[in-house]
Amino acid sequence: MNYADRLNVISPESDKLAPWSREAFEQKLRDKEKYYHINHEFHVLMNSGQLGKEAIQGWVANRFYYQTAIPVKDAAIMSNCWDRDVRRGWVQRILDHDGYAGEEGGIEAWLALGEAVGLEREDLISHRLLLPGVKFAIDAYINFARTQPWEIAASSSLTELFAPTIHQKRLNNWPQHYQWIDAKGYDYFRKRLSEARRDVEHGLEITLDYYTTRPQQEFMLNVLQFKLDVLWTMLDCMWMAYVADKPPYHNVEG
Ligand SMILES: O=C(O)c1cc(C(=O)O)c2c(n1)C(=O)C(=O)c1cc(C(=O)O)[nH]c1-2
Repeated sequence: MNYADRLNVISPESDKLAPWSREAFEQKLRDKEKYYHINHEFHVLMNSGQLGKEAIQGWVANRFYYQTAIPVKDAAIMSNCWDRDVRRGWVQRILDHDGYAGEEGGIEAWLALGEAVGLEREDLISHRLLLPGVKFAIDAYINFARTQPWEIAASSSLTELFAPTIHQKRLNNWPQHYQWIDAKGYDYFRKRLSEARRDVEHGLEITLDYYTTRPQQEFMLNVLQFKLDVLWTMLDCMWMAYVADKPPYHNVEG
């Protein structure tokens, strides 16, 4: 066994064990919440009003790469999927972010968040503030979606199980902590409350149908952990740059 491939690290006797019921399997997925990036120190500081303007701006600018990557990732999933009914549902995710006539979409809403925290649209679009480690983590997620069977890639979106809570907390806490942020910037978080719940319903249905044996179910827990690692690693990079004030090459002279 190649332990560098963490996806395949499952318990040795799992093929002799009965599969978890749908309910028990779903609960195992939900139990992963403790690893969600809501618990990362960067996020804890951000949500309790302890970050300065530069750190908030850094987070918004770095997360913009995630926002632009999500539709590319979803298009990669669809490019591997020959099931018309699934594509009809999944394509909505791309429209949510890219927008369509009459609905500007999530990327535009994130650009408005950028303006609300004092950044120019071009600061985000140029990715000039994007940290290399954040880019590496997000590119790993896109690459995962391109190379895995569509059901597995689809199931990796299920960190969204935990996303409505994180968006709601920002809506509750940021206006009081960061009064300098223009309230117009909060539309993105509001939009995601319902969109994430709908995504989760569809993603869960695919996941609970697809992973039916115990080894497959254990594999899926590793898939979810991979995605949690992507989100956590993004914040590790931002913590180094904006909290410890040690961005890449901070100690290199000239
Ligand atoms: O702000 C967040 O904490 C957060 C987390 C996640 C997530 O759990 O991946 C997503 C989002 N937001 C989000 O806005 C979003 O559109 C989204 C799509 C996906 C995905 O994996 O397909 N995750 C997330």
